[in-house]
Amino acid sequence: MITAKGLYKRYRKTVAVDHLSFDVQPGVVTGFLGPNGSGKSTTMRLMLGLDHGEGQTLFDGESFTDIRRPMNKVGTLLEAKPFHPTRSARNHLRMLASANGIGDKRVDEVMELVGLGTVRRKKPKGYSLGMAQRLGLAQALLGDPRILLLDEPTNGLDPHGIHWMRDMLKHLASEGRTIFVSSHLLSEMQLMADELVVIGRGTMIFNGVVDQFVREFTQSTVIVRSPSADGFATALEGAGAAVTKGKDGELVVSGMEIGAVGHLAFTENVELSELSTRSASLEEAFMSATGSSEEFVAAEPLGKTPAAKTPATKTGGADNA
Ligand SMILES: Nc1ncnc2c1ncn2[C@@H]1O[C@H](COP(=O)(O)OP(=O)(O)OP(=O)(O)O)[C@@H](O)[C@H]1O
Repeated sequence: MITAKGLYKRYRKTVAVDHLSFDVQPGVVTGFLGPNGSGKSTTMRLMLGLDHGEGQTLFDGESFTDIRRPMNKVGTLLEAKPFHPTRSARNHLRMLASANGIGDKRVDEVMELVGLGTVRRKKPKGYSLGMAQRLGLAQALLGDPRILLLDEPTNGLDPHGIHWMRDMLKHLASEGRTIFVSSHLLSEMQLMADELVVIGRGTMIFNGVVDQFVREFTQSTVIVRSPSADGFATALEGAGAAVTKGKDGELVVSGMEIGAVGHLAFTENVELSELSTRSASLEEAFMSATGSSEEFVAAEPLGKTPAAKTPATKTGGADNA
């Protein structure tokens, strides 16, 4: 388990991380999300004591700098490529392994595990970004740690690689490990993460389970198909719902629960061929939650009016003190 308390970092006038506190539970994948420049990398560096700042992070009760053999407890993958330019990938890992009391057998094991077994004698400088990410994960796994802290591990991976990384992290979490992972790929995060820490401008926006985040920051809609769609749309609006026409004439209903829509169809004697709920995506929730905390806001494309944005003030779950 990771417990972060009161993390704070200022660069001259910029407060990069503003008193962040959160817990990361074992046995699940916890995603770390935030717009560009919101402070994710700075938070991760603070957690590992790589940046000077305030606050405390405990990894299963110990701060990173107090752990005697950190690789055996906390595996890390940060954005920069930390590889020796001329050593082979295998020798790079062997060197790290021997400094941490880890045998060569484990080096070959992790290289196989991340799919680099056949290129282990190549130099990392000849690796693609995706291969370098795999090597970074191999390095993080070297000491078989119970905790993993990964900054953008899917960066540079192709769709197969992303799929592989997702399965790998879910598998590692299922073994009871604590996995804290940042990513820009929201659709990927929706498939991979069970819990989320979402920040904007260095402050906490949400800490809790993914479904709760999507529910809190978006509205799910009810989809209706009916041979009498037009008449039923009028009845729905009369009952206070907002109705738009979707593709193939479906009615997209918001502001009314699915049960109430079904009941109205029954009382109006309207035949329905579909009645279902459509949940919003993590991306929609992220846009709604972080809209007002984006640091870099581009102009809207010509002909588009800016969408209304929900103020990002809600938090759910863990303390935010
Ligand atoms: N070395 C630095 N000197 C000055 N300001 C910095 C430095 N590093 C980060 N910052 C600022 O701190 C804030 C947080 O940056 P950080 O890189 O932690 O965000 P991030 O969420 O990881 O961004 P991204 O998603 O774009 O990687 C930003 O405003 C950034 O400009």
